[in-house]
Amino acid sequence: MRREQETLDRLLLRLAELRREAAAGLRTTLALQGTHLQARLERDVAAGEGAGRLAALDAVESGLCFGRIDHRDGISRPIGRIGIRDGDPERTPLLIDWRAPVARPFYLATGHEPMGLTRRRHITTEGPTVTDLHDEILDLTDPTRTGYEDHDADAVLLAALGSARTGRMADIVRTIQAEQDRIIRAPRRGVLVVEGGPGTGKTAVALHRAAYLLYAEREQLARRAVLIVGPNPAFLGYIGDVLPSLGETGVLLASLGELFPGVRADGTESVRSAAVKGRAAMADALARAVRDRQLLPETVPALPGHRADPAARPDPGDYEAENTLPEPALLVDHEQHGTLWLYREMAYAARDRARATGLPHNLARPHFAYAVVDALTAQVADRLGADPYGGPNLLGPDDLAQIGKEIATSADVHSAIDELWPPLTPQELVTGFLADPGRYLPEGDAAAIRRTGGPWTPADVPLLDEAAELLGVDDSARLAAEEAERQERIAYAQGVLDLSAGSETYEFEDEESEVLAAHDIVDAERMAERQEEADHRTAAERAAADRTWAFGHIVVDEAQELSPMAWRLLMRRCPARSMTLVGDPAQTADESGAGSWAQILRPYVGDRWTHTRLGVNYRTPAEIMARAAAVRRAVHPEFEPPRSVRSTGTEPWFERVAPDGLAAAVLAAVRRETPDEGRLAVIAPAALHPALSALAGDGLDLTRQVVLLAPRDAKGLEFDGVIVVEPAAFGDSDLYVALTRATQWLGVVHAAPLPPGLGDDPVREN
Ligand SMILES: Nc1ncnc2c1ncn2[C@@H]1O[C@H](COP(=O)(O)OP(=O)(O)OP(=O)(O)O)[C@@H](O)[C@H]1O
Repeated sequence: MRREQETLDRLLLRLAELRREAAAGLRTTLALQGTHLQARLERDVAAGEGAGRLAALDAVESGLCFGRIDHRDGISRPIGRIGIRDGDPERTPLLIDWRAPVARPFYLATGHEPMGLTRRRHITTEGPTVTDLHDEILDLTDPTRTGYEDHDADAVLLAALGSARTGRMADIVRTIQAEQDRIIRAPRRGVLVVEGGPGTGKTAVALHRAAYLLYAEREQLARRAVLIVGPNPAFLGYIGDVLPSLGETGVLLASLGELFPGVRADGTESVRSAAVKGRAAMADALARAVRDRQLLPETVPALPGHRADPAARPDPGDYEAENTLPEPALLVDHEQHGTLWLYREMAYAARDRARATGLPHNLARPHFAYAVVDALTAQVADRLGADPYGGPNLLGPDDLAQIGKEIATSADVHSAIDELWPPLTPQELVTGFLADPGRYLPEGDAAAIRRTGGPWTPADVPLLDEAAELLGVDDSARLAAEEAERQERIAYAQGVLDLSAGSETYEFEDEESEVLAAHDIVDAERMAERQEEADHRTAAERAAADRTWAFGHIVVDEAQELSPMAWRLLMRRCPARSMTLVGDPAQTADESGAGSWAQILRPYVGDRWTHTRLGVNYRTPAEIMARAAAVRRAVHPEFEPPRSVRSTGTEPWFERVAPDGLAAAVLAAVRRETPDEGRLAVIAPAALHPALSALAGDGLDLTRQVVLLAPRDAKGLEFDGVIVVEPAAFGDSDLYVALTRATQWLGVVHAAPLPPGLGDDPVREN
């Protein structure tokens, strides 16, 4: 114990030193008053890196060193949250990062396969103090004993599992199990599906895998960032501490509703509405909605005499005879050229030309516009330059170019084009679509999603993203502005270089001189580029603001919940298809899930994906799991639950009351059962929440000692104790989820009879 304490003291001192260095470095960097572009740039980059490093060093102090491995050759290695080296010239390693290859035996070595180890030690600390040791002997022939040998190899794991919950998920870096370690360290390429029942550590494994990949492939992933997708913001809050505690901050955590930059999708809607919006058929429906916005009004006049013979040009005289033409829906008043006629055939030809480009709507729009302008130019040319003797048009190319320009810059021509091929934002398209979905969907589905106004919902986000793909962004104006700005910067940089060249002393011109002037190494263009790079947000921050960002890796938790439309969005965010998908089909809320993994993945990766399973439930004690499994089996007789790693000896309790006494019984149970330490959740159908409002806080704060949840909101969370209220009102999978949230005890309060399976055993009387 004393030796471990000494090691920890040394490590904490070195950590403090590193922190001081990082903080001082950051201060110096920020104080740099560089006026020179290059100096400013370097300062910003260094400041960004320094701040990140400081945050990481701050976050890893608690439980910094949690293990030690002793090798057969006599070397001992302390294992910790990050790697730490001494300040000596050799930079001697003092602490080994848990993710380093040499740390791997800490997680995998067994007596059967000791991987060169004689001993594995778990070190328990509280703040800066070592409080306990557990040694496992891996080489029975090694006679040395320390007195901390533990016959129960799982003691440290069981202590972690039995500890009181805080409302925030903790990392499992001390006790990662072998089956979990293999998943955490699996290669990054390709799609890895991790399936497992409740409490098997899927979330924990997914987060540690993100930390591992960031360590093992820092170069690529720091630039491209890792995205972690969770089911809702409350869940993301619950898991939000895990990666920082592992020293990783450069990850974007987001729920589906947060993946369309500029849109806050916090509206709610019916389950059916979300399910309809999630169907793959919506992609096609939206594509049709876009084409509808390119529909030419029937009232656009047909070219006189044109229908019968499309090649025949009309008699220019007809243009004057306005009142002989059909309803003139698109007459354009042009200042110089008088009335221009946009005939239906012209508009159709323009549309065909634009569609033939295959470009998204907004990008094809300029092609439509060019075609219309060309046609109108020809019309004016016919009018102005027609040879009265029937010869070729009298106007020359310059005249035509001039007329074209006049037409192209006319506001009236623009509004005519806008009417026929309007520029559209995804928001406009989806708003229009939701207001009148009956044009694209069967009436039942249309009725479920029809909406005018109101906030965006998470299920709208994949629709917005799909719309953004179909529409494209015509950023030619922005790009032109950026290019102009770039040219300006080059001119500025050239000025700076000229000045610095002008201020050279003659020594610099000395042939012998080895000193290089600025302009020897950077030309104006390079310097301007560097100035342009002055966006020092982290990759994760930039990714959050960019819909088209391609992530280096995506982790999806509760992946079974995502709709086909949501998968389309996520796959677009990861063209490299480097993904970890974790989920449990048995916990799928029936309406919205996308079906089997094979069905989900086939369109994107064919059958090139890997499937793994986690089979041990670390959360739910055996007594509770038996009930949850019985409920599940009542509906799916073939169901196989995960094996609980522990049992508490405490059977779930049941309390049946009269319907009007339900709320009072729940409140009394809460008073009776609220633990001194740890968290209690009451999971009740939303209809009962008003009667239980005494338990509800402001918003969903999982760190409150008692939390009131609707069945849907319980997914992914855990509590020491759980009271399930009126389970007969829960859907199958919701009930299974609710019953598997407790780490210690489960109570059920009900007025209606219990659902099949749940009450099969004797009921405890309260
Ligand atoms: N190796 C481990 N060491 C310590 N605790 C662990 C380990 N593996 C899992 N746990 C704990 O088990 C609990 C369940 O883990 P997690 O939430 O990741 O499971 P899950 O499979 O995502 O569950 P669900 O599907 O029910 O949401 C957590 O408290 C987690 O910390």
